[in-house]
Amino acid sequence: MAFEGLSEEYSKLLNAAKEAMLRAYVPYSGFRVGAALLDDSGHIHYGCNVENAAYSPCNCAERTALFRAIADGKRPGQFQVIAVMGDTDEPITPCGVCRQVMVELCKLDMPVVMGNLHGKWNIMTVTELLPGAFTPASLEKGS
Ligand SMILES: O=c1ccn([C@H]2C[C@H](O)[C@@H](CO)O2)c(=O)[nH]1
Ligand SMILES: [Zn+2]
Repeated sequence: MAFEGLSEEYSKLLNAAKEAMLRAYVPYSGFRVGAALLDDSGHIHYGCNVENAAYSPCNCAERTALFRAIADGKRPGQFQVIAVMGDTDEPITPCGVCRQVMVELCKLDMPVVMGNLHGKWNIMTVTELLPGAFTPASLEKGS
């Protein structure tokens, strides 16, 4: 599908996130989300939300993609951009837990491309999504 005014690269990534939505395991919410994470080698790591009868173990699409990439050998900071797609009126927006995980695993100025099935999109950086975050550096003790 087309995303008016969005670069070809990011449009491709949002369409990859849309494909990943099809793989969502959502027996409880029925709310499908897909993510596509582009690494520094040009490889795309896919993610979808995976739910659970106990509810709290539900994993969002964004974290699925990020954790898969780490498990596949990528290290924090080795990502160019993540695209997220959901069936929302406005472009989907990542939950607070995923924002915290992005702060941990992505560069703070990494773009997050958010879209919906109507072709709407929005781009924000990781730090714009979670200003004032508690980061790995926050653990360094004062003297
Ligand atoms: O950005 C988001 C927002 C929600 N969800 C999932 C969590 C849950 O499975 C369902 C409803 O919140 O959507 C995501 O995967 N990503
Ligand atoms: Zn989330």
